Amino acid sequence: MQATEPYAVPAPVLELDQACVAGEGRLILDHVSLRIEEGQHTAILGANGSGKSTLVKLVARQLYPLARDDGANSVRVFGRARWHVSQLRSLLGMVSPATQLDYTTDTPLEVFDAVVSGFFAARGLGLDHQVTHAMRERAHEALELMGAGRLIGRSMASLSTGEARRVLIARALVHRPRALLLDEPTAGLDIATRRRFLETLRHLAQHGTTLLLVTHHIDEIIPEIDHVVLLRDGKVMRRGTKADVLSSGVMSEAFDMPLEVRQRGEFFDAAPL
Ligand SMILES: Nc1ncnc2c1ncn2[C@@H]1O[C@H](COP(=O)(O)OP(=O)(O)OP(=O)(O)O)[C@@H](O)[C@H]1O
Repeated sequence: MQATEPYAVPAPVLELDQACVAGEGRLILDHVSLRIEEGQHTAILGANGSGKSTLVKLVARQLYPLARDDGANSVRVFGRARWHVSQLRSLLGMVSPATQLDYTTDTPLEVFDAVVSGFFAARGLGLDHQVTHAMRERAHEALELMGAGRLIGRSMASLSTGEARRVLIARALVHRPRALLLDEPTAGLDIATRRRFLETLRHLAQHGTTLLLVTHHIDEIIPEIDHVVLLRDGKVMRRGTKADVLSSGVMSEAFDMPLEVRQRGEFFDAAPL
């Protein structure tokens, strides 16, 4: 099947089957298996060094799993083991601190060009990029959705962390991807911007975008997310519903500290005991 053809059977957004990643002579991801269906909004949670960013890089094709003895593929995204990055981005939008760094240090890149160049998986527009009217409309739509329309005309390098984050999420959204992988998306956002951003994520989740949210903040798990994958030392320590995973006992073990997990309305938070 060609990547551009529609899928007859909905494949899971992500399937890992005994995936291993090695670094400096040890396993950073150690036989990780998980399956995330379309519409199954998921939080990937874990302490510093538990393997979250490595998992994101694996999904993004920024690094590759160790070959399995039986020759089987250990990573599939939308049912496929092989992807051209630009094709993958049209289905799975991604925002991570690494992308942010690329764009904010790469001058001069104007905000609208940064967003519309998402169609070409390029960092900006080149002479060979044919930008259509429909693409421009989609870029405007995505910027408005993220409350970042007023930033058009500014250079990426001049934006604050929160502003740049909004623009980069708009860029990831231009394709109207079926899923969005967000690695620590609220890092560096102030309290009000963070709250508005989480509301935007709720809106996206309610309107058909499957969210994969990588975080170490329990209080960022929006009500729409009910599937939690908990990593510890490169392994899946636990996965299940929020009720299963977000308990004081499980969280204390994952973060190596006695924690009390409390539910506040539809959100959870954790505090040291
Ligand atoms: N290229 C590498 N070579 C060797 N070890 C690595 C490499 N990349 C990451 N690690 C190690 O793998 C472990 C997992 O790292 P990773 O960045 O995935 O954790 P994380 O859960 O994202 O942490 P944080 O919350 O601090 O961002 C850490 O112990 C890290 O030091």
